Amino acid sequence: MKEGQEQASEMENKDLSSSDHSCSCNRNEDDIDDSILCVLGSKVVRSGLLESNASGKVLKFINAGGEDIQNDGDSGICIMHDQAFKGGDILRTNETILECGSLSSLYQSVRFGNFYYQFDDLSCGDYFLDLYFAEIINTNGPEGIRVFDILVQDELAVSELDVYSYVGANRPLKVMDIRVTVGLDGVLVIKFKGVIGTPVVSGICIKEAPKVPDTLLFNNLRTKHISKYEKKIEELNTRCLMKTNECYEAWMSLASLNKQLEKVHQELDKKSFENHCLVQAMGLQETKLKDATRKHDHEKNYWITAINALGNNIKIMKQEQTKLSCKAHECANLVPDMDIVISAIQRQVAQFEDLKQKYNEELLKRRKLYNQVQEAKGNIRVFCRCRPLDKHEASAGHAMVVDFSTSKDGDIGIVTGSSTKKLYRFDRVYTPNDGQVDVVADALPMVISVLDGYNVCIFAYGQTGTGKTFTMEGTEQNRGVNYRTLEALFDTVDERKDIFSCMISISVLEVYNEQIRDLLATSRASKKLEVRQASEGSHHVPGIVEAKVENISEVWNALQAGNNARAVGSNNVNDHSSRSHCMICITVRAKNLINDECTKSKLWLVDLAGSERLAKTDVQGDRLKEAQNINRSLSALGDVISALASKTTHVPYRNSKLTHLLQDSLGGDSKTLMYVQISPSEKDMNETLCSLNFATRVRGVELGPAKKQMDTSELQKLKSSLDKAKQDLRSKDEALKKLEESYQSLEAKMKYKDQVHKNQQEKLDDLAGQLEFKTQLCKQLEKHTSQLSDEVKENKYICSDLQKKIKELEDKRTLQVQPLKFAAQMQSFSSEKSNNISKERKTWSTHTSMEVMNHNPRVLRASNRLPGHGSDLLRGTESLRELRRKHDAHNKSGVENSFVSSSASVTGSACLFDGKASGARQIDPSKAFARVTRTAKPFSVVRNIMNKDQAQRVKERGAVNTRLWSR
Ligand SMILES: Nc1ncnc2c1ncn2[C@@H]1O[C@H](COP(=O)(O)OP(=O)(O)OP(=O)(O)O)[C@@H](O)[C@H]1O
Repeated sequence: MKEGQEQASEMENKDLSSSDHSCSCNRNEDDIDDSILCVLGSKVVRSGLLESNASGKVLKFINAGGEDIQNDGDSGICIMHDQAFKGGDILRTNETILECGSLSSLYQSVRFGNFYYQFDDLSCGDYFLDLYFAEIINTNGPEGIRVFDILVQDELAVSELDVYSYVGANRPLKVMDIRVTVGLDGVLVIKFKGVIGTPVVSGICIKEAPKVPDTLLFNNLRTKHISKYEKKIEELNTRCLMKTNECYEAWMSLASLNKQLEKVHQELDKKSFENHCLVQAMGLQETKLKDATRKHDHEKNYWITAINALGNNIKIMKQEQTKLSCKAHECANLVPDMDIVISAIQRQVAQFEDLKQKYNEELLKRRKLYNQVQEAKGNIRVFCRCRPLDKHEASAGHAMVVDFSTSKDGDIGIVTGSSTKKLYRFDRVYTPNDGQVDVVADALPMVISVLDGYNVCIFAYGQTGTGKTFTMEGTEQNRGVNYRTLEALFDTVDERKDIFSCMISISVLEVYNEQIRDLLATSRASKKLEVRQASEGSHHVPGIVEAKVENISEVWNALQAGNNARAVGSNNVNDHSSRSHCMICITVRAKNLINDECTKSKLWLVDLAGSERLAKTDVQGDRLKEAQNINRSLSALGDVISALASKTTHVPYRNSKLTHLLQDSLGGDSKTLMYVQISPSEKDMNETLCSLNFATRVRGVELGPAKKQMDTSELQKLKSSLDKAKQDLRSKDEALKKLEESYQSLEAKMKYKDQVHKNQQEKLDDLAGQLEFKTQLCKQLEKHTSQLSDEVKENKYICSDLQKKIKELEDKRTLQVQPLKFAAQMQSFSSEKSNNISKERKTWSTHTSMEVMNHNPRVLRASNRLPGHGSDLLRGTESLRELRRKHDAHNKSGVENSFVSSSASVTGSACLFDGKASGARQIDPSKAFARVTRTAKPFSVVRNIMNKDQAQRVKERGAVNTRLWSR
């Protein structure tokens, strides 16, 4: 027992000697924090290898990463080259290792990396292990860059050794007297395990450990350690009080910072909202700008199209104007020629007018002369024609009673007795030997008068069977007056076609029993035709067919058609005698192409019914009625002629249909030709005398000069056409006026269009200007947008900075809270300790203090730096102010996400202190709660993770300590 005490005191002395040596290195050994040591009795010494502490008890001394070192000193220590290692690398330095003692080369080489040493040839027993360190790699700090654990026989001997934090770079540090036990296998394993960075070691020394009774050793050590820890507790209590005060100040500062943070958050909120509004406004502006640009493009295209169209129109108009100008120039050039032509035409017109006048004069003269000739011949002329004796008469032996001896002079004698002869004078007497040509030849001049505009009436009068039809119609081989006169008429029309244009129409009708029948009517329905007087005084039969004929062939067809339709009866005098008046009316409409004189005249060709006496015929009933009507009409004809002869004012034209129809062609205004047909037979002598007497009476009528029948309808037409022309002129004047107005309107429109075009051009220019301005605006907006996005990025950056700052503050606060907790516990413990220190010392000192220290060994080290932390907080406040200044300077909003995350961080930090420091905290709980509910989840996860790590580490350390203390 005594021997053990001596050994313990010897060990203490040795420690003291080491301590003395440390003092020579200007370092106090007591200051060395041996909390890192997990093996009782081991210690940390700031000194190099001295021969004094490399005594003869050394079994193995390895120069880690180096060669053998031979020592010439008294100790005779032999340091071997590096061996028994597994893994790691060698690093050497030539720099001087300060205060390293006599064996500096030991520190100039190290093994570093992941390695361990294993010694297999040791005897079973206890040993002391000395480990030599020097930081030759990280010569400029900082602390904590290389922290590692040392495990001996897989048990933690040194925890989180940071060589630099103790001695700095290129200075020696040793951990000595680590008591180890080597088992029967003789193996000693020393493991180096990096916590931060890779471990290093310069030398390993294995020494024999003195055998001391365990009880004494432990008592001494316990006493020593208890007193040491009591001292430390007191010191820590003092420090704790200080730290509590500092924490309170820090807490107040933190509260102030929280307020500032709150404000910053509010500002961030505001800026975020403003930014959001700006982004929205920008989006709206962009949309509007796009719409405006699209609209402008559309309008631009529209106006470009309109302008192009207008340009084309202007080009076309210019071309037309050019053409018109050319034509105007041509016309202007032609004006002299035109003048010549016009003067020539005027001369010709004058000549033509002169000729026309002369022609008209000549024509008038000719007509006058012709009429004078006609009038000299008489306007009513009577030709007498006697047929030859027919077969029956000849066979019956009837004598001829007609004397033709002076027929050439127009005289004809009727032998009424053996010595008496009655003479008659006519314009012409045709003997039975005269043919149709002779008979027609004298009628032709009168017919030609029709073309001059005179009404002409040619009729054949006489007893039945005397040749009226033969004279008028003739036979197919021997055509009569009708055909030949019309043939001559068409010939004359053809001759005069250069002067006259004629339109000839023909109507064929008969008067039977005082009824007018249209022989050309296709319908056999009996339609009662009446004679009507037209407005111009002429008479006509409304509804009667007027067939237009252009040549003699058509005339013949019409005559044949009428002849076929004619009512034919028979009696005992002549089987083929007609009992109706056959009347052909030729209407001639002529126009003098020279003087535009128009005439409308009629030519009546009448084959009268027979004029035999009623007493001589044995007709009765209908035939009698026919005969009576025929005689009545012939009598009316006689009455008219008598009236005309006696020049009475009233001429009874209307007494019969025959005279009514012939009203225009009988009388002073017309020319009349009568063929009186007689029979040469003595049996017809009385009838012959009657006919001759009637003819003589007709011939005695003195008609006045024939009156030219002007075509009044034509005149009317002319009048109407004149009115129409006047109307046309008026309408044309109006149209011209309208044209002028439309021209003026067009001109005005053109001017207006020009003005519009000018306006459009100006508008287009304006729009182009606007477009340019908008483009500039767009560019500016884009620039502004990019600036805003830059600012947003900057705000993001600031927010992330803020987050970092908040996190740092949070970490610092966490670091501050832990010692506070510890101090509180320590305080309570101190009070209890004073009463019952002996009872609780063992358990409390072993578990609580070790737990706290093992829980976070660096906390204590960090606590040495706490005053500096206060300045860090101030610096944090300054940083926040700086950030605020930046925000104010930018006057821009941050990003909402950044705000949220930063808010979350701050909220998290607020939550961290919520439960423990509610008394010191001056944060609105509702806001804090809102933040917690908003962002508690991610933060709590982090915190949970941290707690887990810490718990695990505490658990591990607890296990180690338990093992250590149990051992
Ligand atoms: N100049 C003549 N030369 C030869 N034959 C004639 C001549 N005149 C009449 N005839 C003949 O006499 C006959 C009777 O003539 P037509 O029929 O012309 O007499 P009409 O007077 O017309 O009789 P109605 O009054 O009955 O019609 C016919 O056969 C006809 O050929």
